Amino acid sequence: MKEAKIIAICNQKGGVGKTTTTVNLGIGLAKEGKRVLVIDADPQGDLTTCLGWKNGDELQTTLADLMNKTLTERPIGKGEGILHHEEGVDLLPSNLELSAMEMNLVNAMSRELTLKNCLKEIKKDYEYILIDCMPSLGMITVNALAAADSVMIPVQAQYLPAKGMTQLVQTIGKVQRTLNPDLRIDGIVLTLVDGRTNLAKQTLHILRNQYGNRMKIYSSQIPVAVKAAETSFQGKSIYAYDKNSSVAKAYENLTKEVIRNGEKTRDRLRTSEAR
Ligand SMILES: Nc1ncnc2c1ncn2[C@@H]1O[C@H](COP(=O)(O)OP(=O)(O)OP(=O)(O)O)[C@@H](O)[C@H]1O
Repeated sequence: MKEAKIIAICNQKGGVGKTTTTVNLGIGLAKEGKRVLVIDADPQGDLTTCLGWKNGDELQTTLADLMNKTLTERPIGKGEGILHHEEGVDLLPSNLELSAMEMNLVNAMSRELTLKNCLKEIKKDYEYILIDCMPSLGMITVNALAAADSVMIPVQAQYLPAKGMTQLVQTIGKVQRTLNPDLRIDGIVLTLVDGRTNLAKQTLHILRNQYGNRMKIYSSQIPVAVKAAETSFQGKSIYAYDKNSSVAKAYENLTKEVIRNGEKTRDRLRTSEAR
């Protein structure tokens, strides 16, 4: 069976919609019949909370436990630590223990490849794995980039966040050169787009000028809407909360673009292998 495509949803800037995108893209893919695992790679555990597990401290097993097992070369049981959400996605949750884990990694061998090794068996059970990264470019995020096939970068539709991407693009470049030469930047997703202003157009212009020749900018844009903010407390996706909202439509479109994008990449790979 084919292994999962692993997408790291990453931006070191906080509050740009990484978690919201992970939830709604993940559940969007599951609604399209895909087998999906979402991984909370943030010790704040926002993804875990957003999917309804509100008491992070009470979790029996988290991502940190599985990474610790990998570090100490202990086996991970099939399905160990994985939670099942009623809308069809699986979740590998996190809580503050992931911060301690990040400290443990500092002196470990193959420290940047711990998550990649941890997912070696797990990824056989899924078609897509989405990793919700924390707002920093520390060791856990580098682990996510080293494990991923591609990166999706949510960018808030404003001038400064778009400018702040330089450091992220440099880090991705370093990971490509040293740890994961196959890592692709699948694209930028504009989030928190306020249709009443010109900011989205201006931001798009900046992003196209700076990065347009190096990476895709998804045509689906995520509008800013109170409904999206409200879902964070509900433990469900925007589709279950308000399926007719503009945000639900936008995430549905993004999901379709991601699937199409994956198919195009596969076709390109097949063609180049056949040559
Ligand atoms: N489209 C949207 N419209 C309105 N509010 C949104 C939208 N998307 C996300 N939000 C809200 O903005 C806040 C930040 O979103 P989110 O947690 O997804 O960002 P993040 O990049 O994961 O943040 P962090 O870096 O802190 O992990 C949350 O309160 C969320 O509910």
